[in-house]
Amino acid sequence: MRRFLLLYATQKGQAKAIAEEICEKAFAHGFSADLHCISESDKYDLKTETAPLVVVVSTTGTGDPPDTARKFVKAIQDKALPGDFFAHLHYGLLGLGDSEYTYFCNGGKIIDKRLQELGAQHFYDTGHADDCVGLELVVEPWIDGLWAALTKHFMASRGKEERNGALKMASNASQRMDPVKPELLHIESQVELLRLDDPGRKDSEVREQSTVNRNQSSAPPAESESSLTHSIPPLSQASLNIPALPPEYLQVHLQEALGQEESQASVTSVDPTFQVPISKAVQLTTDDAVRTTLLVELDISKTDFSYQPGDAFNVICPNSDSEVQNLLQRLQLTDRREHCVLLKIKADTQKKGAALPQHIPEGCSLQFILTWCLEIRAVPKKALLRALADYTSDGPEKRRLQELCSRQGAADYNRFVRDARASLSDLLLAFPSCQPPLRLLLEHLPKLQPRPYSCASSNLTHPGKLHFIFNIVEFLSNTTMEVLRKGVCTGWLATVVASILHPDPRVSHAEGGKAPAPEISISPRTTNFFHLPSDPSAPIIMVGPGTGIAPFIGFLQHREKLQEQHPDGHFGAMWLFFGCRHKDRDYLFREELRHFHQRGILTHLKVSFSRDAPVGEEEAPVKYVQDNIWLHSKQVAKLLLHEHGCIYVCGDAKNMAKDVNDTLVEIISKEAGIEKLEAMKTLATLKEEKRYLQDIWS
Ligand SMILES: Cc1cc2nc3c(=O)[nH]c(=O)nc-3n(C[C@H](O)[C@H](O)[C@H](O)COP(=O)(O)OP(=O)(O)OC[C@H]3O[C@@H](n4cnc5c(N)ncnc54)[C@H](O)[C@@H]3O)c2cc1C
Repeated sequence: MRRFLLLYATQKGQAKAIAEEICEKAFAHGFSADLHCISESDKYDLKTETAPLVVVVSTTGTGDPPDTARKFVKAIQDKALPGDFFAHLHYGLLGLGDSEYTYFCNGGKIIDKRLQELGAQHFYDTGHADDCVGLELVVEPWIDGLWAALTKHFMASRGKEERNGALKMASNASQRMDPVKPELLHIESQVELLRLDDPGRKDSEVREQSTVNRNQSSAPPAESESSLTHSIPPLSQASLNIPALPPEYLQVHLQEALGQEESQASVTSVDPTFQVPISKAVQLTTDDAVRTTLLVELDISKTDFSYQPGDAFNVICPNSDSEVQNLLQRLQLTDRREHCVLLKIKADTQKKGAALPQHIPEGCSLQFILTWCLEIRAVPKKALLRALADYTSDGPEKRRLQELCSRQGAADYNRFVRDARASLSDLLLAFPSCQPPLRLLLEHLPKLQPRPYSCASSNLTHPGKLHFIFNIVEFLSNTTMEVLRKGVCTGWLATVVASILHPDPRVSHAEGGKAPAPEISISPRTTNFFHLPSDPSAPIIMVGPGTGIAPFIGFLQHREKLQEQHPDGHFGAMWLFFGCRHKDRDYLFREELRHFHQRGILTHLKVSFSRDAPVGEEEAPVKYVQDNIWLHSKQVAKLLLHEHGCIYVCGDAKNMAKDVNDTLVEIISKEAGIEKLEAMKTLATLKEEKRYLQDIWS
């Protein structure tokens, strides 16, 4: 058997499960895998390893490799290692991550980069799997392609040995393996799949000629364009590689309601949760602004919740009630929505390591679970589509669901499901004959994630209070029909604070006083890092367009208080690069910023307006924050390179962070007179020293 070394670095078990799957499949493809956790360094030795290496690495925290990989990463990052330390090593790496986070797949990227620096060579292209859209989208084809890549590697090695041994001829030809591109492996792996396809063989994929003939009576009228529900040739005529049906593992029992109390606190969370009243809400933008930005003040005085400026915290939010009711109706469970959901692991399940979903608390009602625990808007992964197909009675509908989860239908899945951000409800609307059981939803829908928000106040100036600001997210969803949808959390928050923003005079009157303050649940985040420098004399630059200004309001309030407390203290300069669309519609915190500027707390205030036409001489001809930074290149470079200053970038646009980063590279290169590559290294060093901090969301 051809042996390879298989290492996994796992945090929550996903990388381990994938490595185990590779290990199991290896046998059927004529390989044997030595499987180890990357932390078990006594069981393998990369320095002397001659077999190919396959590594599966997940990502945790803010783009870190898992804890189990820490020792490994530290060892390979030893600067004393020579550049050819791993020159003998051929490897393939699969990184796991979530593109919702800034440092996507960074755990894998760190290891990949370092292995390359130490001379190791890819025998197979690196895969980056995205949990945000479904790991399996990359994991499955990556594993499929691995066998051909390994085969090619072993053949090349054997050829090399023969050439070296028998012929003993010096060859100028490159011995380097060409990394195999997964897409090029497609045909090879198909051939392999067919060759190995014997009736007794269990594989994650079955090649099946769909039993449905699209020309039969119930087929929809021919359309020339594909859509979520309709395919065109060649896909509509293709035989499909459909993933194996994910094994059932939950047994669900609905029990008559016991009348128990349920609260948001029942939502399982490792962090403590605090239910706090909303003491104030203000609309920061005018009614004609492109986006509505709201400020919310929470009263945390009666809790142990504490924060410092720059921290973010989680808001626990529910799904929209109407979407939950629609789903209940579709599941034909409206009359049992108050029933208590009891879950057990199916006795005869084929699922390895099956466990009860931790995000579904015990003994809660069905309605509660759909409202507070499951991300019902999540984009369905292929495994769910696969399972839905089996509960779809109409032939053409079933075939389309099979297509969307098949290898051949990958492009359609990306276009009509992933990129269109279709939800389960959208699919149920589009495929009316699909009638899934509740079990399927509980097995497949992910945890409803709390949404993080940055604190927009200082605990020094606002003791017992916490401010945050948010844009009400709105988008046109046209998966099934064109509807205006609001973000899960911001849409809900907007309704929660509506009674404060637009109080109904009749309510207050009738109750003879003020209406009770609405309450929300929040929890602290453990990964806060976006803090003011401990030395207040260090100058800082703050870059925050739109709601990205939130933490900087906290920074400025904090600094104002410190300056009051220490009038003779030495305080570094504070620069703010803020950006908005229109000066008169969405210039957030305009008065507050003017106040800080006038008092000399904010030493430099630079504002750009992306949608206003420049008027008058005094208007800077700039649209975006990075344009303004560029205009002040000299001061920015001086502050960062010679005055030991810090730069903070915060905001809701991935492009903004990249543009600001590119501008900083240009500035450092220009002002320090160095090559761009050197400038990038300088920026990387600033990051390492925690003097260049980014808090970016999208
Ligand atoms: C550390 C951190 C701090 C943050 N701080 C703040 C802050 O201070 N203020 C702030 O406003 N936000 C902040 N965010 C972002 C915030 O957490 C939320 O992501 C944001 O408010 C949107 O939440 P939501 O539930 O309303 O939107 P969701 O329902 O989660 O939607 C998320 C995004 O997907 C898009 N989308 C969803 N479905 C579709 C569809 N069918 N078609 C097209 N597009 C779709 C929406 O446009 C939206 O941008 C922060 C994020 C992080 C990670």
